[in-house]
Amino acid sequence: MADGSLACPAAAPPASWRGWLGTAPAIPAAAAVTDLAVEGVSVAYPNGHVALREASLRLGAPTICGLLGVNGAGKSTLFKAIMGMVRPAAGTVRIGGMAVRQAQKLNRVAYVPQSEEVDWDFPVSVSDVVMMGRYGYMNRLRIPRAADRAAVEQALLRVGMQDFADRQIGQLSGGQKKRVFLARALAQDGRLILLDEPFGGVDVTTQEQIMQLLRELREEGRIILVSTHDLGSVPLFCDSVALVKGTVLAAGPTETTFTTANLARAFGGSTQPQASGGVTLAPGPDGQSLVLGADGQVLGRLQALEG
Ligand SMILES: Nc1ncnc2c1ncn2[C@@H]1O[C@H](COP(=O)(O)OP(=O)(O)OP(=O)(O)O)[C@@H](O)[C@H]1O
Repeated sequence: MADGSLACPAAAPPASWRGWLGTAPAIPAAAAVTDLAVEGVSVAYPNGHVALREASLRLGAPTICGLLGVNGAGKSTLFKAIMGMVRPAAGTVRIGGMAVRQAQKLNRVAYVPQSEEVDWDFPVSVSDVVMMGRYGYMNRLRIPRAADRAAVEQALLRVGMQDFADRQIGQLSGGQKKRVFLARALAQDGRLILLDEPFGGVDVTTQEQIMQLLRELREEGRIILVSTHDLGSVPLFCDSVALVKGTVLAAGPTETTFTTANLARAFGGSTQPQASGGVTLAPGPDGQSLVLGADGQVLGRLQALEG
């Protein structure tokens, strides 16, 4: 990382500007994020729909936790509560012991949104998007410094998107778009990273690369919370899982929590084969359980897991 000196030294602003410009927030050592504590969080949307009721989840760094549940279970709502994008009607979220707003102010929480949430026609380049991850380190004029440019460059390199830096974000494939938002989270250097369906629409190679990147981020001491519908990949990279269905039904280590019984509770399936909507768990060969999607396609195999 560069030394943080100004790449283009500018004259000091007039005294009257100084208060308005502000300074980039310094990150005190105490702002290290070693845990996430969601306690009894309930969220109701303005139309009255209660998307989460008394949801609790505790994670300690370093970890990768998979957030699992059917469409509409409340996974994105939980992310929004952790991000401070919705105000819980009840309960608390503490990030490294801090309130959400304080953790945000210190740039400790990074978010990789679902592709559907992004306006891809917005006239910004790939490097502009990744630079947004640095905004919290800049003053209000948002003039990038050498350290910011270096962080963007490194992040793009890390996700293999360095050759696309000047491309408009709408002119990328689905997998490339995911990489760009991962790079934004890397540039931000968030200690808690929330990823909403990072594997949606990406090929197998990209999925493996993303999983490897998440493992590396865990090794750097971060907390990674990732929602996914790809149940088959969960045992490959998640240390723990949280099963969501209007609340957090169960959370804990993958070996003890990612079970057929818990999946059946969360997905409305059954440990017996059945032709209903949602996920079905069916006995497979060699004592495996097969996780079947609504069309009967095999989404994954749960090997050596007890119900
Ligand atoms: N802005 C909103 N206003 C009203 N209801 C909403 C709003 N956003 C989400 N909901 C509802 O809240 C519930 C939870 O939605 P949420 O997006 O959190 O689910 P999810 O688990 O992330 O689903 P998916 O897997 O489809 O992304 C759903 O019933 C949804 O219709």
